[in-house]
Amino acid sequence: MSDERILNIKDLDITFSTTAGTVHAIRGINIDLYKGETVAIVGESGSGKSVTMKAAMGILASNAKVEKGTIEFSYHHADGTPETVDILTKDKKWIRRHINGKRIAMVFQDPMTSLDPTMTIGKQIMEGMRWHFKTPKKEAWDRAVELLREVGIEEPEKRMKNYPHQLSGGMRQRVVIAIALSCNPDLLICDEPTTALDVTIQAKIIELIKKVQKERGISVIYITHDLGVVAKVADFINVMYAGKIVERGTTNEIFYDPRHPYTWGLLSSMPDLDTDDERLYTIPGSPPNLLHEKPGDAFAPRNRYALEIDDKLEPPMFQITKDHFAATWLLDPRAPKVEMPVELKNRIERMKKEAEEHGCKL
Ligand SMILES: Nc1ncnc2c1ncn2[C@@H]1O[C@H](COP(=O)(O)OP(=O)(O)OP(=O)(O)O)[C@@H](O)[C@H]1O
Repeated sequence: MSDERILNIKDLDITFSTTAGTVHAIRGINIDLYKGETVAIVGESGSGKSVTMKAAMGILASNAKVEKGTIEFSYHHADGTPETVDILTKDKKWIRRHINGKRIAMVFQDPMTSLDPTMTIGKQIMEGMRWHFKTPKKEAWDRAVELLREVGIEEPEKRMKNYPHQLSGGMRQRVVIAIALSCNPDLLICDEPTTALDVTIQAKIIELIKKVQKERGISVIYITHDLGVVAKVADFINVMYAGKIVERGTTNEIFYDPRHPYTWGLLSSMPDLDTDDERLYTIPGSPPNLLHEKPGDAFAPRNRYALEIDDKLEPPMFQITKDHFAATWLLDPRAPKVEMPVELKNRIERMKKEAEEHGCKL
């Protein structure tokens, strides 16, 4: 992988002021992303995945306050000069002109909400090129047709004149990807890009993102609650819980050697061929209310392996390998030795065996 860092989120802390009080949504996040890399942010609903990415795109809600931290984004000007900016110091107008849609593009969960139902597909793909680069109409049209072809849409010339409702869900998501790619971004942020689609289409969209990423050498961030979605595409996984990254590592480390009980829960609740949906594990309880901060580890009340100290003190990030870290007191040398649940251990053994048989990493 390249040594050119394009995104560096450091010590990010965000609160929201609400009528009920202050919601401490993001609590000290650190994320690095290098050119060409794919990083996933995984966690349950409310863990802070979207807020983190919205901060990176300068589109936080107006009641948000960045308490601490920097989000450095590095890119090159058209003449090749390198530039690094802290997104958090720029205003919305500047970000819209220089970053959003141009250097960082986003693919959202539901294509129906990100597409304009009253505008043809063609016009929507051309819009960014026209606005950011003043591309002449004919040239933008030709590039839009090319983009539709690149994302696997047949008869692209004809489709240019279609409206979103004339396409299937999978096709619409391909169009959204074409729009995202239209200004040649350096970074693509995919927020649950396949949740609204059925399983076979999901796999195709993920394959498509992987293909364009490889061809164009761009970096991708996936935000998802489903570890399964990113197993085959992510280089690194960040597991988030209650506004913090509680485990991070290479995809192999997270899948084959998970250390945080929350990651154990996420992996156990992933459907696979040997479990039927009705018997699928779910993590007991629900995420904490971020309005009321409690001392200790936020996951403790749901953690059957919680230690006494978990109620008092937040665990630090313990380092396991060069890339692998987890914030659980179970990794403290003084902690009793606790193994992951035996069902999960068996499952990991099965995954490893299957991967070996297919000669792939997962
Ligand atoms: N504008 C806002 N005002 C108050 N609280 C907010 C606001 N936006 C987000 N939050 C809170 O911040 C926390 C993190 O939300 P976020 O949307 O990032 O979670 P998520 O992990 O992306 O969840 P999902 O998978 O449901 O999108 C949640 O507790 C949410 O309620």
